[in-house]
Amino acid sequence: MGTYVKQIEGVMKEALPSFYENDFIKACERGEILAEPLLNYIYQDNIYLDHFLPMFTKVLKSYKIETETLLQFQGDQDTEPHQMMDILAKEVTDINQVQVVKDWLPATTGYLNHLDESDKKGNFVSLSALAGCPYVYGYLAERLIEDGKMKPGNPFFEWFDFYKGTDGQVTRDLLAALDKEAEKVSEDVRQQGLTAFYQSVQFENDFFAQAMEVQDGKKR
Ligand SMILES: Cc1ncc(C[n+]2csc(CCO)c2C)c(N)n1
Repeated sequence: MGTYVKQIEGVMKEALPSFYENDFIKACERGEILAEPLLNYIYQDNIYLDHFLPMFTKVLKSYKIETETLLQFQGDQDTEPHQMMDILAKEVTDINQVQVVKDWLPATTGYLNHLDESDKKGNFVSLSALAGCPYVYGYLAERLIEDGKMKPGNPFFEWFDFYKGTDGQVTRDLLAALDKEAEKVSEDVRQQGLTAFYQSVQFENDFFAQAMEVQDGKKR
């Protein structure tokens, strides 16, 4: 692992406590199934993935990273984990009673704007920003499970276990590409990449949190 990826890991390590304090993650840890936040999360995530996946594919292609896993993700759009949450939500509520917000919520808009802006700064900054998505989910799921905060028997265990396992090779390939490219770009661009990754990590946290904050279209 090179310097750049070590820095990326450092950014995520530092952000981990704020994920542990996130109300959405805390509810998952308690095994508390909150239908409305879950359904809001799924809705926003479909919006997010519609934009994320084509960008991710484009940048990975530019670095000649292509794997089976990625192609599968493009096809599925996280259908499996979304279905897991959908089933949980339906277990606790009559889904017709839940008002899902159909607007773009602030973290969705903010995150996607950030990815667009990063793309304008070139492939290295773009890949750094996009890396936040698989990296945060993989890292967070692994930490929650390893730290014993997410155990088998918890209704969300399968969801976190899915993300712990998926995408390993794509993430490894993209981290390797980032390390290699980091050697070729200027210090300034490297710094921009790291900042873009940092911002993606913050948006990932906000993205979970926003699902808890809406009720009937209003802030709680
Ligand atoms: C906001 C948000 N962030 C990350 C993911 C997780 N995720 C989305 S696509 C993908 C695979 C990329 O190869 C992964 C791990 C999500 N669903 N929603």
